[in-house]
Amino acid sequence: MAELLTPQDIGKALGDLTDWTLDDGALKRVVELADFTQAMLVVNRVAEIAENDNHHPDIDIRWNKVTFRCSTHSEGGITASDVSLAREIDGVVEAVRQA
Ligand SMILES: C[C@H](O)[C@H](O)[C@H]1CNC2=NC(N)=NC(=O)C2=N1
Repeated sequence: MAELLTPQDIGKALGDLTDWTLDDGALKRVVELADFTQAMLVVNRVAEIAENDNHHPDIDIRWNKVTFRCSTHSEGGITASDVSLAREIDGVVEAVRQA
């Protein structure tokens, strides 16, 4: 069973997750891409990672803007899995933007 991170742990993680904020018990990032196609590319790559890890972000897609929220639903808050997922999402966004 995953353990919830303490507020101190979360603050520390946000130190290098510079595009993420703490939002109602989740890590949140809003990503603006070039267009809908690029947004869906990011979402589908993240979906593949989430399936592999069996840990899924909440995703809101509005044309070229994608909002990711990472929290552990079973625990009702943020765990180490959410910090890892946020880092993975950052990697996908960077890769797609550079492609
Ligand atoms: C049954 C399955 O293991 C669970 O529903 C998994 C799937 N993905 C999940 N993702 C997230 N973010 N939190 C969960 O608690 C969670 N649980």
